[in-house]
Amino acid sequence: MEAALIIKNLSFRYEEERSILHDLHLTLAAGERVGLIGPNGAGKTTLFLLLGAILKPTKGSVSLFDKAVLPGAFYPELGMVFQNTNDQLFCPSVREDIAFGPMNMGLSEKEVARRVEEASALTGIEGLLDRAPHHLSGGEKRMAAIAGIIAMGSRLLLLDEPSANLDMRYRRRLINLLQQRDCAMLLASHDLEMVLELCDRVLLLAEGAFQAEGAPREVLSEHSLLEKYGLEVPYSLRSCLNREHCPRDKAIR
Ligand SMILES: Nc1ncnc2c1ncn2[C@@H]1O[C@H](COP(=O)(O)OP(=O)(O)OP(=O)(O)O)[C@@H](O)[C@H]1O
Repeated sequence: MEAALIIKNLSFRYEEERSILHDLHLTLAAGERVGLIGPNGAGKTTLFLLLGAILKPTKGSVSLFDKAVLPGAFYPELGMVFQNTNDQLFCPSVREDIAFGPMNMGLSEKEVARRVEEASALTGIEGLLDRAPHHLSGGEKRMAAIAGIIAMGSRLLLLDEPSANLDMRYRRRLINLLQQRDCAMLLASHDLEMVLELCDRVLLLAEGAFQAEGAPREVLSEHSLLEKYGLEVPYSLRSCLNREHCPRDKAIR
């Protein structure tokens, strides 16, 4: 099966800082959806910046669809949604921001316009296309950033906290939208319910290494493991699998 992403022996430290990631190995199959969970400061965003060739590994290699990732290069197969959308939206209008990726792929004006229409309809932001990105709300900015990567048609999405700032309606739209796409994705999130709903596999990153890996229902049910790393079993798993830690049951007792 074709691999969307292969990470080998990947290590990283920021200059003069302690090591953040040590010797990571990971393969993502084409179309596979993997959740990346871990406490604050575990290195999830750092890992994404390495995969997006924004940072250079201290050691090891990354390849996307059998091509080595080199720092500074543009990989349209890779669509990244940054945790801080202000790092991503920089054009005078939302329309231009969504068009930026497809234009850099050398597509015709007509095709770029078609993709902008399609991506804005899928994300529900058709009414925002002529607005200035820096005047949007946090949730609107998030959906505009997601529309930008949808418009590129990337085969691998790196989503860093994509549901942050979204209200229930936009969050549901995002989950449905991602569920319908057949691209591979690595989804870093503290929204464990979303990880549970969307992902085929989950990885727990902490202390610079993957501490657990497996089916979302299994990893996310492990109360002691999650507690050790500052996480909680998601509510939807507590009531059926682990009644001892169910807040609803505690309230009744
Ligand atoms: N430019 C930098 N220079 C030095 N240290 C940094 C830099 N950027 C991040 N760090 C440190 O690297 C560690 C990993 O940060 P990172 O943002 O990758 O974590 P994260 O898992 O994404 O956290 P969160 O869940 O809070 O988003 C943290 O200790 C952070 O303080």
